Amino acid sequence: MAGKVILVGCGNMGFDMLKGWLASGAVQPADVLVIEPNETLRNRAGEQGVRTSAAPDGIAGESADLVIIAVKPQVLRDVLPAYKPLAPKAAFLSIAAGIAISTFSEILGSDTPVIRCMPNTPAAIGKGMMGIYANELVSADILAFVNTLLSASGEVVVLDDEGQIDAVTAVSGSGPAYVFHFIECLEAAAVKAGLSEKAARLLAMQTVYGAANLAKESGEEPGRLREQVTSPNGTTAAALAVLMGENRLGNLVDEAVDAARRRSIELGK
Ligand SMILES: NC(=O)C1=CN([C@@H]2O[C@H](COP(=O)(O)OP(=O)(O)OC[C@H]3O[C@@H](n4cnc5c(N)ncnc54)[C@H](O)[C@@H]3O)[C@@H](O)[C@H]2O)C=CC1
Ligand SMILES: O=C(O)[C@@H]1CCC=N1
Repeated sequence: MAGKVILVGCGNMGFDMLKGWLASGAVQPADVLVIEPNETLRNRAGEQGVRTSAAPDGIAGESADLVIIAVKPQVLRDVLPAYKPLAPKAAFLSIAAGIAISTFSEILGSDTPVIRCMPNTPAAIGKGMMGIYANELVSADILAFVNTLLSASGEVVVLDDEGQIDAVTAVSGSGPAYVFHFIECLEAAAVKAGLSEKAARLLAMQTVYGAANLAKESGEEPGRLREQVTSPNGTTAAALAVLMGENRLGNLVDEAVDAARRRSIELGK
């Protein structure tokens, strides 16, 4: 099915996803209404050819198949009641970190089809990672439509337990920030090692880009790819002794993911 969509909140993530849907033709601009109070961001969305509004005035008169909630978790409970007139006819898809389906059911009614989705910012270039979980009220048609929309932004994994969303948030939702920080660190180390800032940036970025692509496209185990770089007693072995000694990086990543997962759970309370 091709459906009508209302996107509530068109900031970083909402806009990144909107661009993907429109570019892929998964939805036509005329079938999208964006509600965004920030004038600059609303105009940016409008330039994509979609209808826009600063507030949900007259929302009850809209016919929507899917209402996508892309506001910050902290404001979601205040924003959502205005959309109750659209439920349960429309399904609701939320990308808000930590906000449980039960919160949607409480505000919109227990008969509302709700899908939680955790995307990430590489969705802006069609290389996102989306984890989704749907309650039992979501029809197969809507699920197929959601899958088409989200696939325009990257890969989609369907979860069988809502609690897994907190783990997805901690791994792939927040994950791009970990990788960007690694690029920053590699770049800083490259400058310290004597390279120009320009060269350092390119080396760090292209290394992460190339390694991620090789890992995805070769089908090899990441550990096997690591071994292929590591000559016995060579330079990589010297570096890995620092990173892997006492599972240093492993422990750090584990601690970071656990902190994000716990924060995701906390946000939902
Ligand atoms: N940025 C990221 O990497 C990711 C963010 N998320 C989730 O996406 C959601 C949005 O995050 P960002 O895009 O980063 O935040 P953002 O602040 O860039 O976007 C939120 C937008 O909501 C708008 N807004 C505020 N009140 C509104 C209202 N009453 N009606 C309609 N729009 C309203 C704001 O003007 C803003 O443009 C959050 O819930 C976050 O947890 C999920 C995955 C990744
Ligand atoms: O930092 C956050 O809370 C959001 C959710 C995942 C990425 N950004």
